[in-house]
Amino acid sequence: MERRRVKESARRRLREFDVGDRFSRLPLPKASVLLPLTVRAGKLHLLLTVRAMQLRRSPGEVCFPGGKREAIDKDEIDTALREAKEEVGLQPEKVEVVCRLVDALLMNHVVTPVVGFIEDTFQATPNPDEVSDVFVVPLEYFVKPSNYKTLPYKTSSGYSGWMHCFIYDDHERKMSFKIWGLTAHFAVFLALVIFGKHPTFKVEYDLDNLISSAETNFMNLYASIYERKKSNL
Ligand SMILES: CCCC(=O)SCCNC(=O)CCNC(=O)[C@H](O)C(C)(C)COP(=O)(O)OP(=O)(O)OC[C@H]1O[C@@H](n2cnc3c(N)ncnc32)[C@H](O)[C@@H]1OP(=O)(O)O
Ligand SMILES: [Mg+2]
Repeated sequence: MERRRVKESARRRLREFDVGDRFSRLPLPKASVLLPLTVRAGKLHLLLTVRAMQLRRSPGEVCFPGGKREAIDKDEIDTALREAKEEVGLQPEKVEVVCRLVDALLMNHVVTPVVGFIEDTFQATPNPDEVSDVFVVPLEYFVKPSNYKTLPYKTSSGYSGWMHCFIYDDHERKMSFKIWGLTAHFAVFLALVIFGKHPTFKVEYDLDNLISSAETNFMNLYASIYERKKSNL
């Protein structure tokens, strides 16, 4: 019963923030990630992966299941579900897709976060070519962390900013995970959407106008990169 209530309240909040295909036609290569929500001990948790060390990009980093769009994908949701199946053995029909949140930019790709509920009993089967580990984190950790810092960054095109960095100690498994950059950005936004409360650290949004400020941030970043690309042609 509690489980149903937790999911229903999250579902309602998420639907208010669904951007649908609003950003689908931006002329950049596409990638998608799945933000898989599951209820454990009455609380929402997010499932995350650790990238295999032999991958060319971001080896060993914490990431959501996801990847680049392929010609067979009909939309961003298809990409996220196909990649989640390839990487952690999640069957697409076992995911209740709820919404797409505001995109982000990474490595010249527009990355779409697709949010979906997965079964609470889901047992991942990581594909060792791409994923070395899978773990879950309580969603609340991304608004009330016990180990958090900000990290500065600068892209090769000269854009500079800062990013969130969480260290999550999984006491059961006696392991620590560093969750930062794009992955942390999506996890924080998801937690803000669902809990609707102020986090214990500074964020880049106007919390009274979360959706419009997230869209403005994205479009400003997109314009700064895309205008630069056009002027280099
Ligand atoms: C300014 C902020 C900077 C940051 O945020 S970095 C900080 C922390 N890191 C992060 O947050 C991770 C962010 N990255 C991502 O989420 C993902 O890279 C992103 C953008 C969704 C793209 O997804 P990827 O997983 O890189 O793409 P993908 O899954 O399509 O492919 C990954 C590589 O795997 C390869 N691959 C695919 N299927 C395979 C197979 N069956 N066997 C072996 N290799 C396979 C595929 O070719 C790709 O390799 P490559 O990258 O093209 O060299
Ligand atoms: Mg991937």
